Amino acid sequence: MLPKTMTEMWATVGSSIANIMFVWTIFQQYCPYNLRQFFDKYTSIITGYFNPYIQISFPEGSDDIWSKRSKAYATVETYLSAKASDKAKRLKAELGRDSSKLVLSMDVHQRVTDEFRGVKIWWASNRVFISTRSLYFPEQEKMSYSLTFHKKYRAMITESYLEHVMKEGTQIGIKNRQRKLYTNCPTEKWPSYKQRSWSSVVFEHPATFETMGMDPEKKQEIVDDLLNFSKSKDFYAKIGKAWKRGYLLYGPPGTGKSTMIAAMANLLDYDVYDLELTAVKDNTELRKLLIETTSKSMIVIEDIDCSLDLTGQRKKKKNKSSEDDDQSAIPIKDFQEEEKSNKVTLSGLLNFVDGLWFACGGERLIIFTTNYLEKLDPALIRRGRMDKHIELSYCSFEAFKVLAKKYLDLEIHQKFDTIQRLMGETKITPADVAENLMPKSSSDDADKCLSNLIQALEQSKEEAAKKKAEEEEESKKKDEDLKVKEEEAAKKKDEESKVKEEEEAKKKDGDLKVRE
Ligand SMILES: Nc1ncnc2c1ncn2[C@@H]1O[C@H](COP(=O)(O)OP(=O)(O)OP(=O)(O)O)[C@@H](O)[C@H]1O
Ligand SMILES: [Mg+2]
Repeated sequence: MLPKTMTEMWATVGSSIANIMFVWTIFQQYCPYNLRQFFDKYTSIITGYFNPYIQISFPEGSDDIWSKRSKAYATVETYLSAKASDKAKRLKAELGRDSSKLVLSMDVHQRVTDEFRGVKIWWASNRVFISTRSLYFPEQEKMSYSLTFHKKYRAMITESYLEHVMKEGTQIGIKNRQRKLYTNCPTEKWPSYKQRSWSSVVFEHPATFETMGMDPEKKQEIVDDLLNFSKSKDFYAKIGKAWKRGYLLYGPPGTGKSTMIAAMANLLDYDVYDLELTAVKDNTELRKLLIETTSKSMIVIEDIDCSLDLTGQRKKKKNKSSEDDDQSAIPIKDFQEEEKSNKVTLSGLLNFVDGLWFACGGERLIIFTTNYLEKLDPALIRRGRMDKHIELSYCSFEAFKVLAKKYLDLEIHQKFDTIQRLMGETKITPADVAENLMPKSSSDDADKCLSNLIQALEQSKEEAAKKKAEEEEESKKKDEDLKVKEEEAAKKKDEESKVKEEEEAKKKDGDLKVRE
């Protein structure tokens, strides 16, 4: 069939020329080395005159035989793997770099056609031979991807299409990669002479926002905030701010702070850097660790109130030791050792959070968790540093309903009313609710789990009442003790003033007698 329009005609011609070039490349590969060199030289001169098509190639590596795969090649490969999986006829399956899942890519001598803004682009995968500087390996076999397009689209392809390929390839790569959980805690295997850095394991936490038991509205607000942040690259650039956001998660133990961090990482496809501040030597090391983090990551400092002298507590301790030399004072030697081993300061941490070191680009979240919000220095958690403060608190009935749906697949049950009433009367953490909703044996059905929860709620109510009674008793006792002490002091004062009056009277009598 004849092509109808000029564009279609060019596409047909382009496709034919791309085919010829493709066959020519394969033919060249099977020629002896010298002949190939000869062909290479003259075919490029001849075709340069009349071929209106341009070819760009992405070789696997440079002429250095030890060189790694070029980043551009790897990104093109990822980009094409998405196109090739349903277009190419021969695919190559390899285990990913983290050996977690199979990655499909175009096999050698395969072709796929791509389209960008209505323009056809032909991609081909070739095997190329590169002459190296090595004496023993004068030639090296490498893979290469090449794209062919008409020269009238040169500007569009080189300026926009290639950027699109790199961007999309990177995105697909990030999505496909196995996410990691990094930690800076030195392990026993870590040699002492080696600079401390991040060590990683595969991050496979199953928590998601869907499985989190919390108020649905609050949950949605957090999810929207996170998604909005991840899409705001241009906005952050426009207002001249580093593309980062700080979250402060606070609340009692077992209310889901750590679980929420995992849910956040899963939502945004981020790596997690769990920063143990007490293991960081000084501010310089802190900066170094930050620079080593990758884009699309979250840096987490759990229990920040326990981390360092960020609340001014260590300073207080130190003053105490120099002021009074009592037994509780910490020996000076211990302090010197502490100072030597741990010198991350509040200002060092503030600089870290402020993003002075975020010049390396890429989106990052910084997350602090604490059980005691009031213990933290206000400078550390002010807006701009910790942009969003999220309180995770005791389980509400709404949160319970989410957990009941997830754990027991229940939306309604006659026991829900009792649970709602008890939840209004006492406090229970989502961790305790989750634990009670979990069947303990194969015979435990939903009804049994709800009964367990009711029992736990009643027990918690009793304990709270008992605690309250004890506290009241204690405060009453304290009041009584105080009253007794006050009465004794008043009595003592009375007696003393009486004695004093008697002595003065006696003295006066003595003086009178002497005068008489
Ligand atoms: N809101 C929640 N929804 C679902 N499960 C929860 C929730 N909160 C806690 N859990 C469950 O309770 C356990 C403990 O929760 P988590 O470790 O997140 O608490 P935390 O707030 O980080 O506590 P801590 O302050 O002691 O570190 C988790 O295994 C999780 O399954
Ligand atoms: Mg925690």
